[in-house]
Amino acid sequence: MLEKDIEKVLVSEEEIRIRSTELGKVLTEEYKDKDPLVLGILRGSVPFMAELIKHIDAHMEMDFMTVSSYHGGTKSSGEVKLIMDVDTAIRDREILIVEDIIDTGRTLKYLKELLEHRGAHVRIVTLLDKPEGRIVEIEPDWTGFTIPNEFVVGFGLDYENHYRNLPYVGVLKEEIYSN
Ligand SMILES: O=P(O)(O)OC[C@H]1O[C@H](OP(=O)(O)OP(=O)(O)O)[C@H](O)[C@@H]1O
Ligand SMILES: Nc1nc2[nH]cnc2c(=O)[nH]1
Repeated sequence: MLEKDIEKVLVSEEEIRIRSTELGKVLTEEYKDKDPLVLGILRGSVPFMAELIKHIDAHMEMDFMTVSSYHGGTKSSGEVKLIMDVDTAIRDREILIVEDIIDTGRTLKYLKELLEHRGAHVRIVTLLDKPEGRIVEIEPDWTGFTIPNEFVVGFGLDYENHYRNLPYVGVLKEEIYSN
């Protein structure tokens, strides 16, 4: 039913599963003695977070923050809004931010600066990186897949708050935007 709206699959369910397992192994090594706070950025990071943490074999805590700048559409508003703050003490804490995508970079730059200002040590893992979309300077520490400059949906990523439940990452048909 959702599939008929998809022009092409960019990253399949299996590719995501395999890559998340690989990243989980790397992150296990990196964080095994650090008891990190693994911080998912709502709402888009939920499926990736769920997949990734199964493969991190180390003590960790988990928390979430909600920020928004796309307001459901395909263009960044340019302003990142903090909607729900983290609930855990973060001074001197190792934080691993888990994101679904870095595009303009505004969301992650905002978050990294905010958390570092509060005294945390912050690193970033993202499922997708779209380097051609970058407007501000920020790079992830670990990336699942580098993708071309197209608006994507699925595996957490939305168009008008829908399509997040697609099990893969794909490009929507043009007619969906123009309706
Ligand atoms: O690099 P940027 O251009 O800032 O884009 C990346 C952000 O855009 C999306 O969030 P959105 O504001 O759509 O909120 P959502 O997670 O609720 O979909 C995505 O989840 C990232 O957080
Ligand atoms: N759904 C979706 N959200 C984004 N936020 C930044 N880039 C994208 C994108 O390509 N798709």
